Formats: sequence, C-alpha cells, structure tokens
Amino acid sequence: MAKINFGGVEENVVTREEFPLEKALETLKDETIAVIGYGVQGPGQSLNLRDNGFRVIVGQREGSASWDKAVADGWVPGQTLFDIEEAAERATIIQYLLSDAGQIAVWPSIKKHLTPGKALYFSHGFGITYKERTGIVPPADVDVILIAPKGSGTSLRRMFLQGRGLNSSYAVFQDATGRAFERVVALGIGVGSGYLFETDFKREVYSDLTGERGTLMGAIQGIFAAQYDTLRANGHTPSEAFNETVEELTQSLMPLVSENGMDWMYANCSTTAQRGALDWWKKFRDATKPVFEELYREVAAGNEAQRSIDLNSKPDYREKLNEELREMRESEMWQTGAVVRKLRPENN
Ligand SMILES: NC(=O)C1=CN([C@@H]2O[C@H](COP(=O)(O)OP(=O)(O)OC[C@H]3O[C@@H](n4cnc5c(N)ncnc54)[C@H](O)[C@@H]3O)[C@@H](O)[C@H]2O)C=CC1
Ligand SMILES: CC(=O)[C@](C)(O)C(=O)O
Ligand SMILES: [Mg+2]
Ligand SMILES: [Mg+2]
Repeated sequence: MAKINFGGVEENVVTREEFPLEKALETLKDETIAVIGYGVQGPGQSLNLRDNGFRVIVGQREGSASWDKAVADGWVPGQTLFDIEEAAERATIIQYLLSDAGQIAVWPSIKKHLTPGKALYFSHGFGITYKERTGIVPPADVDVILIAPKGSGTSLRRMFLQGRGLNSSYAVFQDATGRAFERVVALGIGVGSGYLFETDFKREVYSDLTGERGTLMGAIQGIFAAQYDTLRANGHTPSEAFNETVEELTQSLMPLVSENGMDWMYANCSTTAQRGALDWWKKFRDATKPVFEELYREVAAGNEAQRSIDLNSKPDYREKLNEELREMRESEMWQTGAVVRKLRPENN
C-alpha cells in the first residue's frame, strides 16, 4: 500500500503497480463472483470482470428488462445467468448491486446463502451504515467489503474499453476470513478501477450522498437553472442563455479544469473574466455554504437515506422518476440543449 500526500494529508492508496491484474486473478482463482443486479453498476462491473478473466456469473430477476439486457450482453441462462437466489448460492463472493432500496427487499434471499467464509460486497456504504433502516446485518462469519467506483457504471465500462480506468474507494467492514483486504483489492482491480482510495462504509455513504445531491448533480442543475432563468428574464435568447450557462462549461472550460485545475482554466480565460470570477466566487461559496451544511446534516441524520428508501421502494417508483426526468428534459433550458448539441460541428 502506498502513502500518498494529498495537499498535505497522507492517505492510503492501492495502485495497479503494486497489485497488478495477474495478482488479482491469482488471489481470486478459486472464487465464483456473483454480480446480483444488472442496472447501471451491474453491467459495468460484471463485464469488466469477465473481460479480465475472472469466474463471474450474474443474478437477476427472470423476465425483467435487466434480464434481457444481460442476455444481450452475452450472459447465458443456466450457465452464467441465474435468478438471484441461485446465483447467490453458487457464489463465494456476492456483489450486491441491486438498487439501494431493492437490496432491502431481497436481503432475506441473500442472507440465506451467506455461509461461512463467503464475502458480501457492496458498491455503496448505504445498506450497512443505515442498518437500522435497511435491516441489512450480515452474519459475523463472512467478509463484508466495498468497492465504490467514483462514477457511473456506464463510465466504468467505457473507460475500461478505452484502456483507462475509473478510480474507486475501498473499505473493509468485517474481516472474518483474514483475506478480506486481498479480496477487496483484487475485486477493485478486477472491476476496472485505476487506483483504490481507502475509506470506511460510513464516510463513503455520507460523502457520496452529499456529492450527488450537491455539486455533482443537484446543486449544478440548481445553479444552471438560476443563471439561465436570469438571462432569459433579461431578454437573452434561449441559445445565448444556454451557451453561457452549460455548453461553454462542458465543452470548453471543464475539460481545462479536469486537465490542470481551476487556476489553469482561469489562466486560459481573459483578464476580464479572471477579474470577475476571482471577485465573485466567494460570494457564491458563502451563499451556498448554508445549503451544503443543511444537506450534510440531513445525510448524517439518515433522513436522505430514509427518503430514498421510502420513495424508491414503491411499486411505481420507476414511472415517477421517469416523469420527473421527462419534465427536466422538456424544460426550455434542456430542449435548447438538445438543439445546441446537434449543432456541435463534429455532429454534422
Ligand atoms: N449508478 C451508478 O453508477 C452507481 C451506483 N452505485 C451503487 O451501486 C449499487 C447499484 O446501483 P445501480 O446500478 O445504480 O442500481 P439500479 O438502480 O440500476 O438497480 C439495479 C438492479 O436492481 C434491480 N432491482 C431493484 N429493486 C429490486 C427488487 N426489489 N428486487 C429485485 N431486483 C431489484 C433492478 O431491476 C436493476 O436491475 C447501489 O448500491 C448504488 O448506490 C455506486 C456508484 C455509482
Ligand atoms: C455515479 C455515482 O457515483 C453516484 C452519482 O453517486 C450514483 O449514481 O449513486
Ligand atoms: Mg458516487
Ligand atoms: Mg451514489
């Protein structure tokens, strides 16, 4: 394990150099990995494991759309694709990749097959951290481990196919066999991670729920909408408002931030822009800080987890979510986005 200095703080990081794929394959050579659930993470992780040469099977509800998707991806019913219980029974490592709400309903079927020495793997600290709300309490004689890719399962797969890798965090909650660490690291490499950052289940879920509600997804849509609406209310056209809110950010400026940091993006903008951005960013920080503090409190109190459990356990949750996504897609801002995307020169 390497110690790496992050802005003055030392952290544990496992690298592909010290734990190459060959070592991961050797570590798991006697294991059968069952990926339970074929939503977003399920396909990314199981296909990467398969392509990397691990013994992997998929467990999914027969007759569901995800089952058909698994068949289309080359999983063979009765050979590498089973119903959830049968896959859990055959596995020595159960990768529990149902939706966090779905994990609660299916837990009794999984628990039954957690015989001594098996490993239970999560990609989120949710089920374990909020155990009073989820009822997910694994037996003491299994390993309980986590690999949480820091991005969508879609990106995990895409980046793997491009020969890149997405970084993940890893954690050991319970080490019953003495092999939990080598198992989790081998799985992290197997699913296509680049580097593995150490965490624990609670820190993983608190930071993840904050991030996705905050700058990664919730806050960014909020700030886009606020600026777009202000520009429109002041007589700017939709295309102008969209370009100055979203398109320029994703196409031109964020790639520069990704490459070399915020100051470098600033350095590549005009002195006029630099002056304004340097003057205004703290005002935005101060205005949003109370909202982030409220968000973190709600996450730590378990209220965000409870909301997600309650609303995503309803039989019609998928229709309701799709309806809200449709409203977003049909808003003027994102309708404008669809047209602007078509006009990117490379799309012609
Ligand atoms: N979506 C992502 O890219 C990421 C997800 N995660 C975590 O990975 C885990 C899996 O998440 P996703 O892939 O997004 O899941 P998902 O929401 O796509 O659902 C996965 C599968 O669960 C099945 N499912 C849901 N409820 C069920 C039930 N009651 N009975 C049987 N099957 C049911 C669905 O049919 C689907 O095939 C979660 O813990 C999530 O927090 C972590 C990082 C990123
Ligand atoms: C993709 C990811 O890491 C998220 C946003 O946390 C999630 O999908 O839960
Ligand atoms: Mg995440
Ligand atoms: Mg998340």
